[in-house]
Amino acid sequence: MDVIAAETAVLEAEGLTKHFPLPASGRELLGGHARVVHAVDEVTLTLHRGRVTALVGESGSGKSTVARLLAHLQHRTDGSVRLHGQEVKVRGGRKLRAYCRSVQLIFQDPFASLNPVHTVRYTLSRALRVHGHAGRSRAELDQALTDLLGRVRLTPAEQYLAKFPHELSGGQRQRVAIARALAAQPEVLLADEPVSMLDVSIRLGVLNLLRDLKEQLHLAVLYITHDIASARYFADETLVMYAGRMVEGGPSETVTQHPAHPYTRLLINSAPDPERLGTGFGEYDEDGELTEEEDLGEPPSLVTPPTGCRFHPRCPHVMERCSTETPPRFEVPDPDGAPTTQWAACWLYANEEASAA
Ligand SMILES: Nc1ncnc2c1ncn2[C@@H]1O[C@H](COP(=O)(O)OP(=O)(O)OP(=O)(O)O)[C@@H](O)[C@H]1O
Repeated sequence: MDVIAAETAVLEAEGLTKHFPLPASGRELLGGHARVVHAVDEVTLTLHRGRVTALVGESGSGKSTVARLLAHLQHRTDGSVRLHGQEVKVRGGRKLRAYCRSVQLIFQDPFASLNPVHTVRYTLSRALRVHGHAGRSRAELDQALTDLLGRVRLTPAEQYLAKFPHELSGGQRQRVAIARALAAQPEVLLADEPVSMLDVSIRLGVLNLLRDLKEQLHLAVLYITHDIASARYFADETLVMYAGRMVEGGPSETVTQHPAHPYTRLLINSAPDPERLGTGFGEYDEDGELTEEEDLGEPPSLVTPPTGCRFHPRCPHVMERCSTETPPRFEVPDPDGAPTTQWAACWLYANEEASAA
């Protein structure tokens, strides 16, 4: 079947790693041991044209850092990033600028990401000019602005162009932020929790908009969320992160309905109502956080992460090797023997793969 692999790979990351140095104490300086936060370790992923890939995990699991590394807002410690097979260097001059046009990031908080002193017209005109899509006349610029606002369904455009961010609703602001990203005519959208700060009632509209854009413009979308239920609804493929490492991946339907990794199972059981995975979204409290039914427990320290599998101290299926050896990705066999693209970085599947081989 491999529908996912049949799609064109646009953006690929391999072994992506980010360690943030911590201020060293005197003794550490003398001993030459600087401590680091292992925010992201050896993350490998591929984004495909016309597909949404969800990156799911608890707060602090490293999702936003992955997005920032892919957007080149932060330098990676290790690993490589390729756009259409071409490696993108950290200091890449013209090539890096072209990459940054192709790979656009949408932030969680549209209010913070839009300059409050600028109108929608100014914000979008500037983005069009920066990326060379403003046309050669006022009429062409106006047409480009109308097209952009039409794409994000803010119509008629004249009703929005003169507005400042504070005069728009949260959903309208996020649509303007999306329009600004589209002004670059990108191939990849990195959407970091794009709806988690919006009212529950308007989240679906914004997700549907992103899905339509993916279909109309054949965008590759990375959808970062802590709500695995919305990943099932919105994403073609789902990847799960735990404590800086990727632990499971595959078609969203399979990962959410037949989770393989013990952590993914815990994540699903901790969602407010597992039945909701069938219908859409989890419940949120006043702070926009998912309310949890089953306690997820404390994530481990990322300064001294557990050896072997990082989930092993909390895993109900822990085996001896889990605390010493980091599990690679193992294919998760389909119960009916059908071809599958689901994988789990878990020693539970080591034997099954060996016996399948
Ligand atoms: N600039 C930084 N310096 C030091 N540590 C950092 C820095 N940025 C992030 N971290 C740490 O890296 C880890 C991963 O953070 P990240 O923001 O990527 O997680 P996340 O999964 O996106 O969480 P959230 O959903 O809360 O945004 C966290 O432990 C965080 O404290």
